[in-house]
Amino acid sequence: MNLNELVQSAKDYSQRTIAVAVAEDEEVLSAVLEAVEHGLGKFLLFGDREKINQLLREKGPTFVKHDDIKVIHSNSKEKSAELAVKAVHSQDADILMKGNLHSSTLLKAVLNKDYGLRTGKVLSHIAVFEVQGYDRLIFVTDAGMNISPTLEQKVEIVANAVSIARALGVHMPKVAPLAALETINPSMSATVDGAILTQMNKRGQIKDCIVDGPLALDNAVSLSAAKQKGIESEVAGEADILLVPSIEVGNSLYKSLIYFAGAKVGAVVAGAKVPIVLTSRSDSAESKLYSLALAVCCSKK
Ligand SMILES: CCCC(=O)SCCNC(=O)CCNC(=O)[C@H](O)C(C)(C)COP(=O)(O)OP(=O)(O)OC[C@H]1O[C@@H](n2cnc3c(N)ncnc32)[C@H](O)[C@@H]1OP(=O)(O)O
Repeated sequence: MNLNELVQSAKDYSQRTIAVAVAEDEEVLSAVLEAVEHGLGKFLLFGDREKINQLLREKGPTFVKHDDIKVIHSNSKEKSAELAVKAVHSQDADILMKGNLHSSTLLKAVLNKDYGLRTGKVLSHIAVFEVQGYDRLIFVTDAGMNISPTLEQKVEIVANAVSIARALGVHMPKVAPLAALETINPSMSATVDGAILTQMNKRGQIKDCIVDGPLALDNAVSLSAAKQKGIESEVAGEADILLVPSIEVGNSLYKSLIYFAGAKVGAVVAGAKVPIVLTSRSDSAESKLYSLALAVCCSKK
């Protein structure tokens, strides 16, 4: 499957309602309108009503009074995030989407104890990339939420990524815990965690996937690099999921794939009551549309 096919398959799902926090943004609204045209869902747009309507008018007068679009005014980005999260909490919406605000502002509302979207699980960010020359979609986690995950959190981050990969038809995803090298160096915690996760997988403590690590990025995605280093592994050269040790590694990998490799991306946060579309504010309308399609395909209704 590629990301355009993902948009096509999202059309087969029943219509979802998507609550967008701080919708006053050109790229966000372009993605929303494309999603409406593809029949992917109905939208509750939270934010500055005047700015949203102005942007909608510029895109086409029919969108201002479109049946599938409702604008709800709020005076600040924080309030907009709160109202969008509350709309999901009260089941008026099935998916939450980040608009023109910092990820941390939205995520703090998501984690709010009274009206947030916690489930008791770790919430984590999963980005799905289509990279030219790589024979499969590649999932990178966590580039956007967990700053420096512990081993226990990594176990849950892997489980979230596996559930997304399986929803996209990858039934036994291959997981590479990334590090700077493929052997254990006790001074590098990413190598130690990678080895423990591998053993936990072998003992059935991490299910529905094959984990093998630590692996450096070259060995995870290139069979010839792995052969060159004499690495025998079911995952080497064929990784579906790249588990990164920190948000800095993940975020840099995410942005390198886009800016240096021209990759296409869709991204969500999983582990909450509903999928949360969480892309970078600088990401294109196209990647926001892919993220919406991903959220639709992963949401339950
Ligand atoms: C990749 C493309 C998109 C981007 O570029 S995103 C840009 C980079 N990302 C970011 O800036 C967000 C990075 N993360 C953060 O800022 C913070 O971790 C985040 C998510 C806002 C949470 O911060 P705080 O509210 O300060 O969290 P805290 O550690 O004090 O914990 C408060 C309560 O929330 C819980 N919590 C925090 N992270 C969680 C998680 N991942 N899953 C489940 N629960 C989580 C935490 O356990 C705590 O709970 P309790 O109050 O003790 O019950």
